[in-house]
Amino acid sequence: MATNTITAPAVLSIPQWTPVPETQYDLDWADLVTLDLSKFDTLGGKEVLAQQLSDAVNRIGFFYITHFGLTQEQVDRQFSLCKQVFDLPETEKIRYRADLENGGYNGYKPAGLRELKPGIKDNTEIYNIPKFTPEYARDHPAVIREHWDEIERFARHVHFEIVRKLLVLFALVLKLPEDHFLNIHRYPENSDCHFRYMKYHRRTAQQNADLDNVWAKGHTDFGSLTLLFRQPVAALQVRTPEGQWKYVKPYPESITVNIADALQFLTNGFLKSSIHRVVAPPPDQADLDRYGVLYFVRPEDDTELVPLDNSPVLKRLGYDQTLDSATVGLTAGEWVKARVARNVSRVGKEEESIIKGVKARYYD
Ligand SMILES: O=C(O)CCC(=O)C(=O)O
Ligand SMILES: [Fe+2]
Repeated sequence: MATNTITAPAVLSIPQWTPVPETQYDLDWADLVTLDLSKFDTLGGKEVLAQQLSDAVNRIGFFYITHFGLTQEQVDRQFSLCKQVFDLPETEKIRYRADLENGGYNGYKPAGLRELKPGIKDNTEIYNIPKFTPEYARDHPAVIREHWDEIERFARHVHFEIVRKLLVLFALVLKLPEDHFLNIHRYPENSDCHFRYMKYHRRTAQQNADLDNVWAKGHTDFGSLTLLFRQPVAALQVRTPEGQWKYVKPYPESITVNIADALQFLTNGFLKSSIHRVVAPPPDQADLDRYGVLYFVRPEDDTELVPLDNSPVLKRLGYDQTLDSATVGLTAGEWVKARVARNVSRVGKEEESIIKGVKARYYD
């Protein structure tokens, strides 16, 4: 009789990332709803979560989730890998450069492509890993290839266990069939969903002063949702409907989620694509590089970005009309690629025409 041997996946050794301490500064934190995703599979739990979500989303478009089925250790491993990737020599990283100029962004984005203010470049490195399907196969640095299975398991968990639940909750908020958004976010189909490692290099006090402390101008994200794994350097701010900037607190064992453009287009503005920015960290974190692990959710490429006409909620509230016909004929794939391409070497403009007359705004 054959013996079944269960072998634990090899955990290849890499230097461990230790989260930095949180700031001691009492910052002006945003008051955001927290969804406990462990309720999702309990009797009546989805409905409770959907109610919590509807209270949150048409105001600010940012919320937290907890109990999402990944341990802190698994999350920290991704931060360790993130650091390993950016510790590689520039000559190695640049071999995997993304085709940003043509709206492609999978692979490496070096720091310094964009001028934030005359003479001051951005300080952000990015490494984007697309869906783990044959269509998106590409070469990666050895440290990623050697940990491929672990990264894939992590990213697929995010998509199938976390994003799936969130997309069901959004359908419930709009009183649509539960699978409405799942049907336009199918994993095997082509879409620009991707997993991201990110590093903001620390800046000098002089550079921060020259930048008025703004590292990434206020913007909206391009797809459906963005998930940010908790990282302790306080720098992310969300803009309230009243136009104030509030810090997003990095709560332990939480993920910060924000709504992005595609969901705003699909709901004719009922779901708000949240405006957020990244600023210089407080003085007790000023000497730290800021690492990030994120997952960007985007609709399938051929999804037309027209307002839904079958949501009783949108109907009741008058959001079912094509009040703004600007996005008619625009697909999610076109929108994302156009925004990426326009973003590469953007200089500090307030408003920018992206594609087919649809504009994006940037905020100080
Ligand atoms: O680094 C962050 O906290 C936010 C990043 C962000 O807004 C983005 O990459 O679109
Ligand atoms: Fe963003």
